[in-house]
Amino acid sequence: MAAITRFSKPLALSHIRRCLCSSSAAAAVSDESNPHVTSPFGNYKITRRDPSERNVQWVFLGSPGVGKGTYASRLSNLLGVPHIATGDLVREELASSGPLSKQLTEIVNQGKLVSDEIIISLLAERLEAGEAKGQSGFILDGFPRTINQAEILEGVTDIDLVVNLRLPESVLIEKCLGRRICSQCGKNFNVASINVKGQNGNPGISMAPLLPPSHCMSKLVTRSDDTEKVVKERLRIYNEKSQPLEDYYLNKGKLMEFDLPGGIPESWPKLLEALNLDDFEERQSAAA
Ligand SMILES: Nc1ncnc2c1ncn2[C@@H]1O[C@H](COP(=O)(O)OP(=O)(O)O)[C@@H](O)[C@H]1O
Repeated sequence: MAAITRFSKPLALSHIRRCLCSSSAAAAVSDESNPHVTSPFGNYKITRRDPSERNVQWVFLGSPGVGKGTYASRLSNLLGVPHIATGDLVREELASSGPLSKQLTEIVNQGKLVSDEIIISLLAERLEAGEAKGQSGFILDGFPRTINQAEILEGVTDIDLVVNLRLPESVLIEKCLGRRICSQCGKNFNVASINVKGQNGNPGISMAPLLPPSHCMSKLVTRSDDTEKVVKERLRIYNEKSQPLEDYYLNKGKLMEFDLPGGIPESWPKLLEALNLDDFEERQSAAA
């Protein structure tokens, strides 16, 4: 087990059980005293608990390609909470050829955002399934992506911390274009070798490729929305719709900005330090 210096208590979770989302943030506020106010999460009640009595509820923000999935997934292993990436939920829905799949394919392949109704219903379904398996707490990656989504989330549960990962835009494009997924095991890799020189007082950045083991090599696929045109559109939409979330959470005193200093070997220990966490297992294996 990894030793965690900051969160020593085993914690329980506030639940989000089912949802029928209203697209209006105004409707996000659940008002138990007024039965006429509709919650975006439908008829389900959310239990708000003191953070000391439940597991962590964190959000990861950051542009496409910044590495939210990588670091959120590592932290979820360390903290024992599920890593819930709404992009993965969307891709699972696409692959399922369910009723939404055709509509979603078009939206995703244009780099556009899926509607709040659909994304919140996918998220609520995932949280409900996790709850049935006894999961508690979460690290959200890719949600919220708009102020409306953030207000809806705020209306139903408490977020403890929002980590905003940052990289220069030129690196983000290269990283998205280098992304590969093993079609068999589902693991993510990156074939891009990044070497950006420091400019205008900003430090240079180097990232070694994250290459797959030989048995995954022939099974690598590229996400259909990782083409240069779609990546640029996703970055444009991120800057327009998601960047305002930084101020939103800053004003709530929940934002932690983190400029990635390089690839995983440089960034992971620094991120743990910033979060006041200790990856005991990793230190042990490094020392062995
Ligand atoms: N919270 C969300 N709101 C709307 N659409 C979303 C959301 N999360 C994911 N999506 C859809 O899924 C796609 C892939 O998401 P993701 O894997 O998070 O990509 P990215 O690499 O751009 O961060 C997005 O381009 C968008 O169409």
